[in-house]
Amino acid sequence: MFDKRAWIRLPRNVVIGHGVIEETATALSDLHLDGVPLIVTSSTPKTIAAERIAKQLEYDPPIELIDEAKFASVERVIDRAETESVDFLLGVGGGTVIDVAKMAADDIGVGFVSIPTTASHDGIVSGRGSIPQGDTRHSVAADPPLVVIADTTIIASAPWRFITAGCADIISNHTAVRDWQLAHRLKNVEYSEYAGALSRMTAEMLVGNADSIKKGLEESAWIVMKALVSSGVAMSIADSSRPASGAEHLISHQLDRIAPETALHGHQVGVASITTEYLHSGQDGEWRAVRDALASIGAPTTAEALGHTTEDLLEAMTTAHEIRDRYTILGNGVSEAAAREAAIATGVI
Ligand SMILES: NC(=O)C1=CN([C@@H]2O[C@H](COP(=O)(O)OP(=O)(O)OC[C@H]3O[C@@H](n4cnc5c(N)ncnc54)[C@H](OP(=O)(O)O)[C@@H]3O)[C@@H](O)[C@H]2O)C=CC1
Ligand SMILES: O=C(CO)COP(=O)(O)O
Ligand SMILES: [Zn+2]
Repeated sequence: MFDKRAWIRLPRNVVIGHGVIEETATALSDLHLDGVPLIVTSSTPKTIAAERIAKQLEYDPPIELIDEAKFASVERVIDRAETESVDFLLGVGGGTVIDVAKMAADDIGVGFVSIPTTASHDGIVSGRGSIPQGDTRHSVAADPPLVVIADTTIIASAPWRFITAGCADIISNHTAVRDWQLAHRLKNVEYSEYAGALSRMTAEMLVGNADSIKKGLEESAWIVMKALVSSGVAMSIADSSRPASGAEHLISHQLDRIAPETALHGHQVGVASITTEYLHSGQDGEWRAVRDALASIGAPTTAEALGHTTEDLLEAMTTAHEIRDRYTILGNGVSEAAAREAAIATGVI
């Protein structure tokens, strides 16, 4: 009997471009998002974007500042939204702000609008939230944004490292898909050809456009933002973060626990991806292509450039498999000797 089914949740409108933040009110009314929103943001995006958005709205919206990706932050946003009886939520900022606002909106059952102020991660469009808790890291399903408004003027003016982090998050899709295929073969994990192909194509197109990704060039923000949207769509098609998150993400999540706030998410997954590609395909495999792609856009390719010690990286590599029930090339754990060999052979340490 044929009993397959899929429920793909995607944003209704994606608005990307020069100065589009000034069209926020129009984008909201286009989707009949009326009433009072709660703006969830952090300190820098509040000044550069949230206050400009508030001025366009009919009512003076409440603003909630958050600084950490924690379930407690999600609870705080839910409480504020309920106290203020708001009608929908706007997440204005980096990945943490967007994840927290997305999860809170899903919990309350109101619409969510994603307004990224950096191009540093592919959670901008995805139907997932990523939150650490104790020794684990949850990838939580949450309704994706109804609208995404990405102003390339703001994104291009942010520190350059955010753009290279977004590129590295996309380049790491290469190993994420490899891990997903491995899990499909060895553990019968469901694999989507469409989501896998879209995710890989997104990474390849970004690398193909590396020459146009240059500091000070607004077009860089345009190229990277389109790739982040495409990667988020792949996650929505898969109804999982699998197309964009494999062993390299597990290692990055462990680094966040071992040495918090040392490096950006995208940079960590990029460096980890060099080592996991080596674990997949060995000395003659494609790890050089991953490293060179990262280097071509100016993303870090070594633990030192991330600010992590050799010990921390090796600890993350050898314990990353414990963080989540997600089968990858790390299997039930790589030995310290194997992790060291992969990191030395690839020049990561
Ligand atoms: N749900 C998903 O599918 C995905 C989720 N993620 C998650 O996203 C998070 C990483 O996001 P990331 O954006 O890298 O980092 P964060 O959101 O943790 O940090 C972003 C920082 O950027 C600053 N900032 C934001 N906009 C600007 C700007 N325009 N100019 C200057 N500074 C700015 C903020 O500063 P300030 O504090 O001053 O406001 C903030 O501290 C991780 O938790 C990761 O797991 C990543 C990928 C996918
Ligand atoms: O960062 C992500 C995709 O780039 C989301 O992945 P996680 O599910 O591992 O949090
Ligand atoms: Zn990521």
